[in-house]
Amino acid sequence: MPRTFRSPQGIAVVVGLLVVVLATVLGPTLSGDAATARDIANRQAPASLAHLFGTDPLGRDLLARTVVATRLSVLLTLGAVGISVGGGVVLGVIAAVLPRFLRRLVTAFIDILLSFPWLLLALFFSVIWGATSTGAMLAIGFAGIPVFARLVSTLASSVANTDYVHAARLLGSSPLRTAVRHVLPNILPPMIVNTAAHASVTLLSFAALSFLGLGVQAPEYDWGRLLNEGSKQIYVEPMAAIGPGIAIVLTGVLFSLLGELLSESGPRRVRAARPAGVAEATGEDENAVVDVEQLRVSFRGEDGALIERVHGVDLTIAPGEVVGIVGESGSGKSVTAMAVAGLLGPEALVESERLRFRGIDMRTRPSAAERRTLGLEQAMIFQDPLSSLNPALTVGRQLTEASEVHAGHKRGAATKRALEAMALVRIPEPAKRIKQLPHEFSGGMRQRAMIAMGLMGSPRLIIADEPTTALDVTVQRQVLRALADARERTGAAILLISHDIALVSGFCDRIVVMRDGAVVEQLAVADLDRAEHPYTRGLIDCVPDMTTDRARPLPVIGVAAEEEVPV
Ligand SMILES: Nc1ncnc2c1ncn2[C@@H]1O[C@H](COP(=O)(O)OP(=O)(O)OP(=O)(O)O)[C@@H](O)[C@H]1O
Repeated sequence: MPRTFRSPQGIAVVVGLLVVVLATVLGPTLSGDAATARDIANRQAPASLAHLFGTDPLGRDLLARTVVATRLSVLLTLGAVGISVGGGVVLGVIAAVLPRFLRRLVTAFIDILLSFPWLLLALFFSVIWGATSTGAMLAIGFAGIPVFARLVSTLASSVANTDYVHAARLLGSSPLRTAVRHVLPNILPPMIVNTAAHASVTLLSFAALSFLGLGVQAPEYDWGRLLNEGSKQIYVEPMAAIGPGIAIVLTGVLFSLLGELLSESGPRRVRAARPAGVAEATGEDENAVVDVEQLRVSFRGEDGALIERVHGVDLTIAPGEVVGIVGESGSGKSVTAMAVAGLLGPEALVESERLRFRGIDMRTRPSAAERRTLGLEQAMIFQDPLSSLNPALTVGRQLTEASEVHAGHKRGAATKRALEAMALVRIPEPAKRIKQLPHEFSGGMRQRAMIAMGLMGSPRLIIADEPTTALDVTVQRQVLRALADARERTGAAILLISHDIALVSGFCDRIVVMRDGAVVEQLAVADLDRAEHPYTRGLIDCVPDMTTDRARPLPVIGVAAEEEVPV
């Protein structure tokens, strides 16, 4: 149980909610008879030990009726909140993923709806759906949709500017997919908090509608109707109105306090493995661009169980160093790099003893200043540049956007910088190319445009995940040349991910060999001939050279390695 729920306030809320749940589930069974039994001789009796809230004009016990009314009041509240939240999420997500023009239209529509007082909207809808309990639920539910739509679209816009959503977009994720997988899980905590608080307002609105005679109709009754009936005898028997009033106020306060407690116990996306109180490990390299110790990454499988995919990886990258991660498909190369860049979404559980980029602790949620630093100092180049670039924006616009958003450059200065960056990565005729759309670029040129995009900040680390896999050999060389130029110009370190040990050994200073989510060997490229691990040797043996016997089959890496040394 979260710490906040163990405080006196938390315990009071939990106990109060338990009482409400019990009254909702068991109320009609336990108090149903007392709530309907008429006792004309005792009509409109004042509060007494036998009838704590008194009796109504038919002599029915008002406490029992208040208990029985809990079910309808709570269920209607939950139904209306469900409609408000469901409708709000759909409308808010639509508003967030639509193209700019349509998004403005939908947002303006939400704004217009919001400008009407909420209760007025509820009254309007209740006229449409009629004065019944279902009509009231629909009316109050629909009237709450604009509130949640605005909340979702505002929260979504704030999350949409985070690096991992940018990265998801760069990875080619569709807006809807990005919204569902990356945006919604991250806005869930504030949504839950607001839902709880909204439940309180909804409950009061039901009471108001029923009190006005527009909500629940006889013979059904909720707290609002009991309040309405009680108010008629308030001068004779005040408890007839105060009793249901207490139920409404206490439950409303409980929902509000629940929202407050949930907001204080908000979950963190990434958690550190270090137990509380254990001192920081020594061996930390303060100058390192990347400093990772015992990185473990897990994902939930289909059955909901956590499956660890990266098992305790150590990785340090010095300033300006070029490190290659090699390994077969699924060995955890990309997941490791994404964790280093802090780009894994909430579906990943990232644990580590240390996970730092230039001294920034990536295990905790970065501050606004740290996010800006990360945006400027990290560059990501993915395998498929066509899906990493926005097809609807000119290459120039995408380059300048990075500079304007993160570095705060003016449009003119950003364009000048973009032209320089394009020239540096050897894109011919930058002045013409800057106005073109990505599909007008060749594959290699797109990849170089991605590198140029990284140069728009002040990169200290360029992560290139299989940047040349989709390209032919000549173009591969151009892209690697552009990466090398970028490093020379900026002094940035490079983390190159590839399954091709030949490519990595020709480009990097150091090689990290991964297999099945673990590092099996790390060595300088110069020492590659002295690789000890059979898996590394298997990878090297797979690279044919001029003397390779073409009649001999290539080694089967997995089998060879497993036979010799288990990992
Ligand atoms: N979002 C995710 N949810 C669940 N499992 C994932 C997710 N991302 C990666 N994995 C799993 O983690 C493991 C490592 O994946 P990773 O992408 O790092 O491999 P890789 O070595 O980069 O391979 P490739 O070269 O094919 O990209 C794989 O088994 C993959 O299925």
